Amino acid sequence: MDQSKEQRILNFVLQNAVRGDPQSVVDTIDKYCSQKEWAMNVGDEKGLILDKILEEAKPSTSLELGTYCGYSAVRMARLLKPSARLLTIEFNPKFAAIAKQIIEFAGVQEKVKILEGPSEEIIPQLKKKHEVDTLDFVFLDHWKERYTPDTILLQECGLLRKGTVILADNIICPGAPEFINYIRNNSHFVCTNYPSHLEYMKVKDAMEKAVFLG
Ligand SMILES: O=C(NC/C=C/[C@H]1O[C@@H](Sc2ccncc2)[C@H](O)[C@@H]1O)c1cc([N+](=O)[O-])cc(O)c1O
Ligand SMILES: [Mg+2]
Repeated sequence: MDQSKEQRILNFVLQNAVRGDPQSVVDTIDKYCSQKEWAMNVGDEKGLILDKILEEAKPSTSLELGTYCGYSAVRMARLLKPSARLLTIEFNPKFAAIAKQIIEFAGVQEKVKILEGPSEEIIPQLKKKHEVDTLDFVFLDHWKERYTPDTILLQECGLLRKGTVILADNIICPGAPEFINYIRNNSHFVCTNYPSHLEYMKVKDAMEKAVFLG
């Protein structure tokens, strides 16, 4: 059976990155995806925006929607304090299996927990089943049409608190126009736009930060 692109990315990491070194895993994936095969990781340019906003937030509990191969999970986990946790939700079992191996190779598995299934099912389980009180940071990078319903669901489940930072990828490409319209017109959020480029391409993209006001 032919290998998938995601398996080729995993193999390239296993053969070229340094075990236990999350920065080398991030750099190795960026090298593969910029030189060999494009893939929908947040990438190095938008990754630096993610780094900065995450470091400012100093989150204890973070949530990512859309693990994919685990690139942004490793990228975020490398910046978290030892006691901090990152929960990341992935719908596709094949991607979740790849991500698990990449997260373990990077040595950040103590900080990262992959939750397999659709976000709309898992978000309502976060408080009771996964012992979450409220979320300090949320990274939206899954299906773009789920950004708005899942933001509403997070609020309905009491998972947002005054100051929770939500960061959304792909505001321009592929785009999340419905989310932008929702969040910028919602008086419970203060929004900031961060122009950038699509991962590994010259195409324009942007990220949007939305801070919940309670
Ligand atoms: O489509 C994009 N991302 C969708 C990501 C989807 C990821 O999240 C789950 S879906 C899920 C996960 C959790 N809960 C419900 C569904 C998929 O299995 C995939 O791992 C995308 C596309 C481009 N592009 O240029 O085409 C660039 C990007 O940066 C992108 O993020
Ligand atoms: Mg993305």
